[in-house]
Amino acid sequence: MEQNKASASIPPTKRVRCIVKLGGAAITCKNKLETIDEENLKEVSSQLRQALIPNSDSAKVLGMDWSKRPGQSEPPSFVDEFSDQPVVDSESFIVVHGAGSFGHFQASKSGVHKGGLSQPLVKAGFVATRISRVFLPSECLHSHVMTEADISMVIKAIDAGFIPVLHGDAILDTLQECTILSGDVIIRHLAAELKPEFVVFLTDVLGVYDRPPVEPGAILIQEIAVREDGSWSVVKPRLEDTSKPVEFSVAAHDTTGGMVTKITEAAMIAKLGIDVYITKAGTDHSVKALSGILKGSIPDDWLGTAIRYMS
Ligand SMILES: Nc1ncnc2c1ncn2[C@@H]1O[C@H](COP(=O)(O)OP(=O)(O)OP(=O)(O)O)[C@@H](O)[C@H]1O
Ligand SMILES: C=C(C)CCOP(=O)(O)O
Repeated sequence: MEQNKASASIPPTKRVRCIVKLGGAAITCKNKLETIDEENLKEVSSQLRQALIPNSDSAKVLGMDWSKRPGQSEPPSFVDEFSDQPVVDSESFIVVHGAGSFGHFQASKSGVHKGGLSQPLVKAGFVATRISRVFLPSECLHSHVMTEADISMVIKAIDAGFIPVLHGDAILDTLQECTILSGDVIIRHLAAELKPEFVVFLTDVLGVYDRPPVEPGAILIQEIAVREDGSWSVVKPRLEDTSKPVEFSVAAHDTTGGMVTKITEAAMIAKLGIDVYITKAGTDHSVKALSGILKGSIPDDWLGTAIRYMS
């Protein structure tokens, strides 16, 4: 499926430190149509702010967002409050958020991921997916839709000091007319072009398990090694039966492949020599992953999955 064509872009002058996926399973209630997990989203946003501006006073964050959202009555800062504000130099991050319960339901009911835009149901589902996805607000700065992997606007935004916030969507496709593009795939393309220091996938489970985590006895995989040919294997912990493949399950309404897609994309990123960490959003483990301290060595008490290239 040809979803993206690479475009020769001028790299940003600022090195991208981290590309982070805020998984839809973490920031929404993925099995409940169009429902945000407010508590998780708040915690994730606050951890992200801390990672972006490590020494900031999070109690005093000036903003000028005048849009009204239900349950949020905080008055916006006034223009003159900005006058004595120093210019804050934030770390350069790119945030990609998942759809969770916004978009996947509509896409799976109508089969947008299977293509065939000329069918009325698929066309209606294509529009419905896009509308639903719009209702999942981005808590950070600007939102851009990526077209044919033309990331020049993302690069401009980084150089201007913004944190680009992107997301997957229902998109037109050259092979099957339309499809659903996952945020996980977007991250792989961005990583290949921008070579961030590391990539973090935050989701609703601690990492990759040897079988679906709801199954009794599931073991958290701490480290996965990716080889030159792109294949991957578990290096830590040593599993009893090494010939048994890792098993995955995918929710019926998930149109982008769930954890299988994540690990596939993560392996491709790791093959470029970029470390990838998968862990649970809103935990101490996500704070550590976002801080970059795992790049040296991984502390014994860190719970998550590190995916790294092994030559
Ligand atoms: N072997 C496995 N290891 C870890 N998680 C698994 C495994 N098999 C299935 N899963 C499921 O994968 C889910 C996480 O993948 P999912 O794609 O839903 O995450 P996300 O990126 O947060 O969501 P979205 O795709 O909506 O952005 C978990 O809820 C978990 O139950
Ligand atoms: C379903 C839509 C709109 C695409 C989002 O895919 P995800 O990033 O895998 O959640």
